[in-house]
Amino acid sequence: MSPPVVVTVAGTDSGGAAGVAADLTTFAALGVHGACVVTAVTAQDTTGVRAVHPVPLDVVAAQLDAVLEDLDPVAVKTGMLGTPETVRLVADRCADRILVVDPVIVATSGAVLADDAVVRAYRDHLLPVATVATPNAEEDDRLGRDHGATVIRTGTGGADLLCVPGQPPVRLAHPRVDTDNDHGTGCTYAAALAAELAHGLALPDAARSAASYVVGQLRLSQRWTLGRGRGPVAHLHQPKPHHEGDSA
Ligand SMILES: Nc1ncnc2c1ncn2[C@@H]1O[C@H](COP(=O)(O)OP(=O)(O)OP(=O)(O)O)[C@@H](O)[C@H]1O
Ligand SMILES: Cc1ncc(COP(=O)(O)O)c(N)n1
Repeated sequence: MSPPVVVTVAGTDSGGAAGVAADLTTFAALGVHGACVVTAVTAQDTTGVRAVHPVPLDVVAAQLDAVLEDLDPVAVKTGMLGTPETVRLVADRCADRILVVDPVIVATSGAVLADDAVVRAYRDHLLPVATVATPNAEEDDRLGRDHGATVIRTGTGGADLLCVPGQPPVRLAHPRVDTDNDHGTGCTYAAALAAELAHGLALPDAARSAASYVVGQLRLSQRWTLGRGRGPVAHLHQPKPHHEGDSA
């Protein structure tokens, strides 16, 4: 039987921690076929973002149309969108699918990846058609709640908060991993959530499973020493036996 298809609409991270790299590896690990629409190229490593090059809108639209028309993905996950026009494009094309919006505004390193116009476009166009959005606390506060979307407010203290409009918030607790290697956790979480929703899980179950996936990957990379800054969350799985011992 064919796997469900999930498409990520996101930027690249040359350091391999966040963005498209995180999304595609997470999709593969969780048994969905991943397609990718690249919205921006970033020159980025564990210490920060050196340059951002937005992909022209017509090229983003061409990628998205190709995937939607041919592969008919059941779910769409958005990461860094970069421009208000790209945010509107996704809202116009993807409103009728499972739509997981990770509103990437500020990177773990502190780099600003969305200006005020992008934040407004999220609020006015994309969040109102999202199945669920996954802002961290700072992003949630920037966006407010007038958009009416279901929100999972992610936290790094071992719990996330599921907020369905009109219902009391539900605390989703999970273990906390003590590590500095957390670059890419937001992307990985939202990608895992999209994969589990594509498999048909209900939102609270998909959220628990996504958090458990992130915790497992954080444990794997907990003591890695890659790069000079905030290292990547693991995107590999148990190393194959003949590669064991490659690194300390
Ligand atoms: N140290 C940690 N231990 C356990 N879970 C963590 C840790 N850090 C983050 N998480 C979990 O990872 C998921 C993603 O949250 P995080 O706050 O890192 O994303 P984010 O800041 O929104 O990232 P982005 O900027 O990409 O949106 C959440 O489920 C959160 O609880
Ligand atoms: C291309 C791209 N997309 C998303 C993020 C946010 O991820 P994080 O908050 O882990 O830095 C990033 N740094 N780069």
